[in-house]
Amino acid sequence: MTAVLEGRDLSVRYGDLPVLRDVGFTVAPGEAVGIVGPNGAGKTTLLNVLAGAVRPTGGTVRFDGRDITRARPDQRARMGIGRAFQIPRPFGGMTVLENVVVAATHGAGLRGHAAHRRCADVLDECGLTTLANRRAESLGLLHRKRLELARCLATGPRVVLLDEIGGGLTDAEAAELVAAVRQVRSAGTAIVWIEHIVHVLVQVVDRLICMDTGRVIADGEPARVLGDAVVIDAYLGRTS
Ligand SMILES: Nc1ncnc2c1ncn2[C@@H]1O[C@H](COP(=O)(O)OP(=O)(O)OP(=O)(O)O)[C@@H](O)[C@H]1O
Repeated sequence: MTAVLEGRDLSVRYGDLPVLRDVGFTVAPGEAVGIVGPNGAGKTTLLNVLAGAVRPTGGTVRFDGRDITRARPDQRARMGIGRAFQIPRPFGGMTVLENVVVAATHGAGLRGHAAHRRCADVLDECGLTTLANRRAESLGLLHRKRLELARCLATGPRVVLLDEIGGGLTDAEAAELVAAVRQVRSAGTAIVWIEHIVHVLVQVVDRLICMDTGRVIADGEPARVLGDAVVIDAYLGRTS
């Protein structure tokens, strides 16, 4: 099966500092992949390269088998690569609905009935329908995270890139977020999720990748990766 999103031999250097070193990465259609690793391992840089925010110094990015290495982030969003950030950045003065409409129209190029239908579906999926007319700036953290996910989904992605969206949530809120991400997943959207809260991540993902110093050091079934001595030494040992 062709990967929906694939990175081959990806390298990024900042001056003399190699941040990604020949990273290979794939996510299959509908698959959920988690990425873990210590601070500075290169996880966000990898997501930036996949989303088009950082141009790699070497290697290629493919979407549906097509080389998109030189495509801009907005072009990738329209192709079907959505992204949600660790710190939600909604338009604070706009309502929840208006924020989602902006994503559906500007991000996905939808108009009229199609845009409204998409927004209604996404608000429902993210449990935000009853908050549609609330100003984004008045939302609490969990609802701002839900809105961040909704804005990402409003672009109609085939793969979503989630960067530490669980940070700062209570256990109960994280459980709600897991339910929302699971629902995204069950709709057939592939997920790439960076998360330090490993017990949250493993409730959703099929596969886990561990990075350290710009390299992939393990990639496979979550329980096997978490039991890998190299992963324990590089990452888990430091967090416990
Ligand atoms: N724009 C930049 N210029 C210079 N160095 C950078 C830049 N962006 C990231 N780095 C460096 O690249 C390395 C990898 O950073 P990155 O944010 O990708 O790691 P990470 O695994 O996501 O870490 P964290 O878990 O702390 O978010 C770090 O050493 C970081 O300081």
